[in-house]
Amino acid sequence: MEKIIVRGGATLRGRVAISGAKNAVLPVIAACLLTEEECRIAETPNLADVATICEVLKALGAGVSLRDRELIINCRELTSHEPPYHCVRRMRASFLVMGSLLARTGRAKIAMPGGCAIGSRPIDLHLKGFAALGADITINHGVIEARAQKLKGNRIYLDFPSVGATENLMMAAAMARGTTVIENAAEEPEIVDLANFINSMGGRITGAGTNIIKVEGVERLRGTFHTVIPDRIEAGTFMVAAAATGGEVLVENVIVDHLKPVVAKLREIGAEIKEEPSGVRVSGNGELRAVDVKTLPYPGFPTDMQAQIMALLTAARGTSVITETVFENRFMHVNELKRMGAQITIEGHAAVVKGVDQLMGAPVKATDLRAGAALIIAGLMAQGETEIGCIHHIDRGYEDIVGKLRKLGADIERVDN
Ligand SMILES: CC(=O)N[C@H]1[C@@H](OP(=O)(O)OP(=O)(O)OC[C@H]2O[C@@H](n3ccc(=O)[nH]c3=O)[C@H](O)[C@@H]2O)O[C@H](CO)[C@@H](O)[C@@H]1O
Ligand SMILES: C=C(OP(=O)(O)O)C(=O)O
Repeated sequence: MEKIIVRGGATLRGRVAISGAKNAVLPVIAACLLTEEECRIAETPNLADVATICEVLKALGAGVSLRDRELIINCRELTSHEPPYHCVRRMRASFLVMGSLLARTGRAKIAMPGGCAIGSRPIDLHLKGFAALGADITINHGVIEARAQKLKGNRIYLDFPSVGATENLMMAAAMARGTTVIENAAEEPEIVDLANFINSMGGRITGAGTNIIKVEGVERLRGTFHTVIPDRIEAGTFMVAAAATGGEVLVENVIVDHLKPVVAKLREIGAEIKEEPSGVRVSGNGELRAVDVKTLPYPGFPTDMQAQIMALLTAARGTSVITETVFENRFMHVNELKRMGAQITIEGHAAVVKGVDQLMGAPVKATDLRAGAALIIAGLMAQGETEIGCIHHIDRGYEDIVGKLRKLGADIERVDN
């Protein structure tokens, strides 16, 4: 079993380059199913989740190869409309192929993605949307089957601005007959990246990045070349790590606009943040102030940064209240942080964090991806050694986090025992 060992106390200094965004590249890869022509995707991050979605595409008949971070995908002939269950179980984002498969082949059969450590995560909004586009949906023995001769554009109102549902419906509508309007759509930068990708294939999507997205269906889409946007969550994680150690780090390859709520909170906590031509410089002077944080859909504070900011606030002066409004149960990291001496109580959807003088290293477990990142940050701040297990969660979404932190001066290693 591999583990990450962090010995706390080092101050992070230097520069770190952020990789392409996991949550942008996954839907973009799924959208390659929309065309018979070759698509090339630059700045593909080396992540377990990327390997999983590529495995899904290969199982459907696609040719997939990787050369110097450029992914080359060819979906000329599709031989299946059923992504393998072991992939869907491993990664919920496998469900993102439903919209493009339905659009391209008129048929998709996918096992229901279950709940996970951050909550039940239903897919009702995806399914209601597909039905509104004319798909016939049946669910048997936990397997969803969708069929449609030809999808037909419609007006769809999402009860919640779901990122995945917005993406799946954009892909389904891209080749539907007529116009689809998605209201109360998610506004995340990854939605904009997907719209840009589909438009570069010849799609006609407007309004991405606002809460009303209009998709005019086209007859066919062609191959394209696309560069994935930088990962705002990886960037935010390194910014928090810099502040947590009282260090100074230049985070390169970022779009600072995508990080506004994180920058605002870090400044409130006491970090100094400067935009520079090549990135964003974060300096911490070691003094951290308690703040309240509430997660919200974009442009609000991202739920994917909630665990990391909590780790930082465990050592702030005063009491912080962190409210999670996006997922029903995303506080699994609280018990692990408590093992390290953090003082946190959960009250409904809020975690009340009373800052302590010093965290202590301890054996802990990454319960999910961002929980794992939070434990690394806590380990950097703690006195002594922190041993983090279940690091396969971290590999899903952070490219070489150990190597990147080591270059910044962290005392961290990956061990296999
Ligand atoms: C691969 C990817 O991009 N993952 C991101 C995506 O996940 P994902 O696309 O799964 O997140 P959603 O935006 O869909 O989920 C937000 C909320 O809506 C609920 N919901 C969603 C769909 C649905 O049909 N019914 C329903 O009730 C969910 O349970 C959750 O409470 O956005 C989340 C919210 O920013 C991020 O945390 C994830 O990192
Ligand atoms: C929750 C996340 O990802 P996923 O939706 O793939 O589980 C995440 O990136 O923090």
